[in-house]
Amino acid sequence: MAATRRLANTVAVITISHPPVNALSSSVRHALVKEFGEASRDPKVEAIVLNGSGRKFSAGADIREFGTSAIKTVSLEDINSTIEASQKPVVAAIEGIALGGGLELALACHYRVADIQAKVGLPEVLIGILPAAGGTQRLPRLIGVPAALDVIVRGRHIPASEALKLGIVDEVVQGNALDAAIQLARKVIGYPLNKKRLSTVRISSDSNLEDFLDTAVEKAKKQFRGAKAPLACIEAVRASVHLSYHQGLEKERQLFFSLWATGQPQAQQYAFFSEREAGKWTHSSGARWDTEEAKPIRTAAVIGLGTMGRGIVISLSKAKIPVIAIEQDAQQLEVGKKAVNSLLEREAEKLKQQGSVPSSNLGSVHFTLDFGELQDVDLVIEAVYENMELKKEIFRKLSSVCKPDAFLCTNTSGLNVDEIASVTHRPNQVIGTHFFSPANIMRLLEVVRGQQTSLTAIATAMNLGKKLGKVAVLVGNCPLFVGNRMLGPYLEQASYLLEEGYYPEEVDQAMEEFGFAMGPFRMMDLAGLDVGWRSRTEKGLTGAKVPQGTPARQRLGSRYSPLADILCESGRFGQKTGRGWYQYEKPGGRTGKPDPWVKDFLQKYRKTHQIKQQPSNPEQIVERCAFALANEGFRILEDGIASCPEDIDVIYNNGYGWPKYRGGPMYYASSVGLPKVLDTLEKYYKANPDVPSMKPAFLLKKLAALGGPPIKEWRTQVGKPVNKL
Ligand SMILES: CC(C)(COP(=O)(O)OP(=O)(O)OC[C@H]1O[C@@H](n2cnc3c(N)ncnc32)[C@H](O)[C@@H]1OP(=O)(O)O)[C@@H](O)C(=O)NCCC(=O)NCCSC(=O)CC(=O)CCCCCCCCCCCCC(=O)O
Ligand SMILES: NC(=O)C1=CN([C@@H]2O[C@H](COP(=O)(O)OP(=O)(O)OC[C@H]3O[C@@H](n4cnc5c(N)ncnc54)[C@H](O)[C@@H]3O)[C@@H](O)[C@H]2O)C=CC1
Repeated sequence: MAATRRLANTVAVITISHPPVNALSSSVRHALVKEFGEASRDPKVEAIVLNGSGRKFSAGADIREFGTSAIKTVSLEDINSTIEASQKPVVAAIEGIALGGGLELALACHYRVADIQAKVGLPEVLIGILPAAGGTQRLPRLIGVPAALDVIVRGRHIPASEALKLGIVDEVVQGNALDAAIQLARKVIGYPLNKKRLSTVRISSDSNLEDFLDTAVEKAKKQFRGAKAPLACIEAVRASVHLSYHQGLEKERQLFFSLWATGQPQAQQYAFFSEREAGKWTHSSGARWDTEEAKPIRTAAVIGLGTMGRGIVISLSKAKIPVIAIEQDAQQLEVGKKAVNSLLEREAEKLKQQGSVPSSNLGSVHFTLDFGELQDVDLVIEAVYENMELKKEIFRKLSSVCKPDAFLCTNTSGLNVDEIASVTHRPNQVIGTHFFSPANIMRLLEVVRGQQTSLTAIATAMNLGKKLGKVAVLVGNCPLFVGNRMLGPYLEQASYLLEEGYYPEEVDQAMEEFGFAMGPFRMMDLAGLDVGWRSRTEKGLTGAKVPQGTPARQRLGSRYSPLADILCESGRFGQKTGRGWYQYEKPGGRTGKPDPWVKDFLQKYRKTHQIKQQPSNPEQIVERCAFALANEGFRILEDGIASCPEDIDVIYNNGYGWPKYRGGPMYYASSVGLPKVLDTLEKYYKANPDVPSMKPAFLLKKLAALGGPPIKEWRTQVGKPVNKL
């Protein structure tokens, strides 16, 4: 049954029942019409309460129905209008979640009672649409335009206590929201309902409100770069000010259809389900997320409290896991301790504002220099410098100090996990946990399985990721894993574009207009150019190890761009030195301006090397950079390093600022059309045979030859995730 009805004295309780989240599928909507109709007609019923089974009100429309004929049967807004018009009072009993269409349904009720643990919100914007069952019209009429706009445009999940302050719910209870709702329903029998029917409320407009809405549009354009849904949300809320409720509804509906036509909702909904699929990992042995048991992690340790280590400590502490934090000497320990404590204070402040007690919601952190104190921890995460010898030294120590069943994780951003594991007595317990910076904020976690990593270790690391609120993606072990490996060809193309006549700000602008949070040069300046330089020096691509007579723009027979090396040789490491691809107001400054030095340097460089200049074409910038990324993604799939294109897209959406409304690099390639991607790469490679990264991947050719099947069908061509390297 999609909804059930029972009678509690004179109150009918209608319960939505569609596990796991009570999504309002077509069958639920049909059942609601039936049960609500019967309750309305039943003379024994004087009031109605609406709730959800499994202590969850509802997660809203069934997203899987979008794009199918099911969504068109029984409109949710028709149900909402019927509820609102009811002559008997209707109370929503909100437990767990009332999101999207779930909250819209509750807003149509005359009263709302929420459990203190519940969260409400209109998160449609996060899946590329707008609340389209009256939410953009009812919420502003209930809590005012500014507050409603904030809720709708940001799509956040609002805790019950805040919902009460905002006026979204009438009552918050500790304990049983259903009982409280039934009590309230009984109390209000016979009260007039007119003022409780939100569609009848009028919003008064003035010039301040208009200015507010105009400013919101400008802000959203900047903040959500290229995403259409936030702007549509603002337009729909604007309609609530100027139009009647019914005209506003019509506007909401039109905006929904125009959004659907952009393709952005489809990409964002693909991203939503891909994230959920990533948690359902499979292993070449046939083992899966639901066959392997994770070990509980009750205590953890972090080695190294630099940029990454401190963020990892905070993540663990926020998940209420007590942490031991270790540094190499007293001075570094003091620096790390200060940084961690200041971040913890911020977290505690946030918790206080939400009405929670920090001491019971944050795990303790103990600082020490003594590895001996690690003998009882369940899991250690190493985050020392990216240096193989140092990492081996640490893992030797950990192997001898930690209890035999402790898991040993490395946060390396690309070193060989098997080599690190080889120095321990327990390579099966060693695994890569690659966090992204800042580790307490970024949602992505690449979990790197080594050759000998046990299934329990995989299950435990994946489970820990979930507990930390991350999207964990299981990947294979190869230099730089998935995300950073794909960056190589992308940054290479960006550099070649500079050689061929573009400037950093032009390339960045094209990629930012495409939707990236940051173009490649801003990103390099932020990360520090010295990181890549050190690695290239170690590999002998630059510096003293380069053989005499090697052409400046060639290495090992392939094209090479020494531009970043030359910048580093001039001490330009990016933001940290105040100079990089851009100039900054001071070392550590954040605001980059185009630098005349860089312009002059590039012009001289092009002249010296007699490089043919390309005519300006921003489309070409995007194609070369984005297709280079996707092509490496296809190779990663061929190599068995990622198990499906969806995983690669989850990595790019959550770790590299790829615009979610374009789904991810693999989804993008699929939506552009694989034959077109192949053709572009083939042409480029034919003209530039010295750029092997642009040679079309075998898997791309295979899929293009099949006519470019939908992305969900690629898995069958990819095969099992076996590391073939
Ligand atoms: C709810 C959550 C917070 C739960 O989180 P958590 O506990 O972590 O569990 P998850 O793993 O995330 O989820 C468990 C499980 O549930 C699935 N799921 C979750 N939510 C939904 C959902 N809304 N629909 C379907 N399935 C859902 C999830 O995928 C998992 O299953 P699995 O994948 O099999 O493992 C969290 O899940 C969450 O945040 N969910 C999303 C909440 C959300 O975004 N809600 C808004 C939904 S959209 C909405 O309500 C729209 C409306 O306002 C009404 C629209 C009316 C439209 C009118 C227009 C009519 C015309 C349409 C025509 C269409 C165009 C055309 O076809 O031509
Ligand atoms: N910075 C970044 O954006 C990212 C870095 N990583 C990886 O994370 C690891 C750490 O990187 P960062 O935090 O950036 O480095 P960092 O240089 O900021 O910090 C490293 C810390 O390790 C400490 N350390 C060194 N030797 C130690 C020892 N023997 N015992 C205890 N502590 C020791 C140092 O004192 C320093 O505080 C590296 O492997 C890096 O590749 C991964 C993802 C992103």
